[in-house]
Amino acid sequence: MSCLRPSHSIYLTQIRCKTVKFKPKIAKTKPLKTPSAQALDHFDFYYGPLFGKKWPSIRLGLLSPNRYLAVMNTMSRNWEAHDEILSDMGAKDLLKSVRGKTGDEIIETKRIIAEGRAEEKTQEVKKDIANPSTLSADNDSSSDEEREEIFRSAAGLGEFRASPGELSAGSLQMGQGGVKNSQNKDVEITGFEGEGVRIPKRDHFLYYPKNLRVRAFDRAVLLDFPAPMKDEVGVPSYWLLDGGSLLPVLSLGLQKGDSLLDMCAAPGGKSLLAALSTLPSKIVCNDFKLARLGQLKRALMTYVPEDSEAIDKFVLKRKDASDVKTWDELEAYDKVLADVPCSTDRLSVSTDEGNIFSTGSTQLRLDLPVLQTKILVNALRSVKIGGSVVYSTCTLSPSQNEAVVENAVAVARNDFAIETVEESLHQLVSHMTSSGLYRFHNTQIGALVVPFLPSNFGPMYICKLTRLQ
Ligand SMILES: C[S@@+](CC[C@H](N)C(=O)[O-])C[C@H]1O[C@@H](n2cnc3c(N)ncnc32)[C@H](O)[C@@H]1O
Repeated sequence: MSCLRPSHSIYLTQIRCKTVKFKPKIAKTKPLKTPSAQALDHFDFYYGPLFGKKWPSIRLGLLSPNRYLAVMNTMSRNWEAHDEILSDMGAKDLLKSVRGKTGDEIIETKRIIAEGRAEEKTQEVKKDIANPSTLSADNDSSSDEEREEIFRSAAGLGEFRASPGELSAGSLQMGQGGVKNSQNKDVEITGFEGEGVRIPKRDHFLYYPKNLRVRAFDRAVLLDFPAPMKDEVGVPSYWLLDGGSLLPVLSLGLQKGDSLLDMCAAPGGKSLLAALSTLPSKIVCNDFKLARLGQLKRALMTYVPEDSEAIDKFVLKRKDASDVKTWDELEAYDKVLADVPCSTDRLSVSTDEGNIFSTGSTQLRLDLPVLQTKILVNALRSVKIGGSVVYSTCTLSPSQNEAVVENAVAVARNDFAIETVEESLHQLVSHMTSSGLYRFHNTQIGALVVPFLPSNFGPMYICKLTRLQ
């Protein structure tokens, strides 16, 4: 009996021996965390202090599936029938509800007031440009310390790769040593160019394209859109898009006959949205990666019928939008969209494959702000005087958002004599907030859509700059 049932004390001894003997060994070279877990740690560390009490809600949104809008493909033959089906399901026409019952007359009055104020500001800025010693820092009510905290916090500089070159004191100051060089030269981005830069901001009125039809379920409605339906020639009557992705295209403020350059266009969601507005007469889609250009071509072939007018508007290019030396699309477009590669925060916390937080991608990640700054500098060079650039990312990181805008504006000014003014996105932010579907976080420059559970869009950062000179 005693052989079959050893005493209690023997059991304990065996267990104790076992734990010591078979202590699991962990290879030192093996990363302890998956890239998505690393991304989440990184965000907790940097975004926690930045967003404060809002961070748990944003974090929860980021970790939950995002919500979509249905973009009606008005180039498909059956779109109206399918639009009705979505309407019957309770999905509302987002842009119509944002416009509300405001009549054309009232909209026109609002536009005149906003543009009058913008014109006053523009004259002020032009005076400052002509006489830099009087440079005003009026639109900035926050103290230097506050700005320092926001833009140069650990979430800013800590992510910025230091320049391998040396910095002179002069190169750190705006307007000094500002030799206006020729167009075809390289620039070295240090990450400090924007230090002390004040970007003037003016009122801005945006028309939402009347031909764009976007359907959305109300906040907290848990219904999903059915899979997109096709017409008899196989063209889908809508596609699904994260709600954040609509805003860069709305911010462009497209007008009839505009020429548009989409600098980082693949897989093509925003170019297609621009085409659906029917406003641009030309849409140049550029992407440097061949495989991504392939995706873009497939998207165009899928959603744009062969016999539609829109197909002739598209021009595809494969250029390195970050190469300042060879970039040759100069002063050629009315509108430019720079929807740059970024740390794609939502993707980074949800998937390990191709994750930019993997150990092998560390350098790529740290190099992002430099790449983004160069792309934005080239965007500002591509737009005509009087035309506008929209810069957008899908990250919450200030070092890839506001800091990039500040640095690019400074480089464009110092190296290419380009002067810019920021267009306030206040109207868009207030309209989208009132729809109940979008939540924004206050930023000094541009606008930032933050995820939140009841209507989980974004992240999406947008900033609109108009070239004055
Ligand atoms: C955020 S995605 C663009 C998404 C696209 N705008 C859309 O709405 O479907 C960024 C794109 O930038 C492209 N890209 C990365 N580096 C680039 C470069 N140096 N020049 C041009 N495109 C680049 C990538 O291939 C990728 O397709």
